[in-house]
Amino acid sequence: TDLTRENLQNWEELEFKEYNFNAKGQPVDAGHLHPLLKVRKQFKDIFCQMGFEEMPTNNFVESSFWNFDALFQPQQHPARDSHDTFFLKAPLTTRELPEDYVARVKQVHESGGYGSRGYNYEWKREEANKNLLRTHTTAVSSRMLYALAKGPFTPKKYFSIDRVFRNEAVDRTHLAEFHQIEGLICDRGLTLGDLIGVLQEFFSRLGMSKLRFKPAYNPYTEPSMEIFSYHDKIGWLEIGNSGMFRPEMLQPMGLPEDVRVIAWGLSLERPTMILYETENIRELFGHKVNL
Ligand SMILES: COC[C@@H]1[C@H](c2ccc(C#Cc3ccccc3)cc2)[C@@H]2CN(C(=O)Nc3ccc(OC4CC4)cc3)C[C@@H](O)[C@@H](O)CN12
Repeated sequence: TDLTRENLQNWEELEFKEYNFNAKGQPVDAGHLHPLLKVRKQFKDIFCQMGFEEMPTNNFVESSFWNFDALFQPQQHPARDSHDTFFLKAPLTTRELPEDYVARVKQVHESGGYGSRGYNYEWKREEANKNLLRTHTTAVSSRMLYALAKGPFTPKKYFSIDRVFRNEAVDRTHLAEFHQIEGLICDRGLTLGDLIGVLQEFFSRLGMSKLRFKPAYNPYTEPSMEIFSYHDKIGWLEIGNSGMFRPEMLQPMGLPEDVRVIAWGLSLERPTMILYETENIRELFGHKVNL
């Protein structure tokens, strides 16, 4: 029946079909999880399946002490100047640090110990007190390892996935902040072979099985390795960095001298861009591209 005016006037006489209450609604094509969050969940699931516990990363503001000094990163290191690091104006300095531990960190920077020669410079407390936006989640790892050293030693597997901040030039694939993913295992007698094995297990769960390792340098790990994986479309791809935390970092914390820590890190943005074939990182995160 076509809906003409007179038909609409006597609609009571019209035939209507039975109302089907079981009919499904029209699918609504709205609301999607952000790709970064989908990939973050993938990494979190892999860590949890491998028995890792998540570290508390809910502090973007950190002291230079935990972000650098505790990691045996010298105060004159270029990464510690304001061209690479966001220092805070307020609150300018950290409130309190564990004084006995600070004294051992000062000692190991200035004159070594535990078999190390140290850096032979005058370590300054004011430098360590400066607040900053953490440049890596390794600052959280150092807090967790220090806490582990305080109690009776038990082996631990920790991970973190959260934002870090670098005062660097931004371009198509780099922003002033990114999400760092970090894993660490703390146990007696761990070796570089254990690190290689864990990396192979971890990355194979992401479909990257053909790994290669290249010697590298980090101020807080020795030995260190860059990690590469063969990607069938891109070829050899750098997928992260890794190493064994130095004794100059672990011993001042008070960890037993046979305890070793193997650790590795990567970003969340790079794998997401590759998995979602994103050209410009701004499609993912940060300022929207001017469409
Ligand atoms: C300044 O930013 C450095 C960042 C970021 C990075 C590098 C090192 C660490 C670290 C560490 C570390 C080392 C020792 C002990 C503890 C932590 C963390 C993040 C990525 C690390 N990288 C990176 O993520 N690459 C990557 C990772 C996974 C991936 O998967 C795809 C599905 C196929 C693809 C690519 C390597 C490069 O992208 C590099 O050019 C950029 N790196």
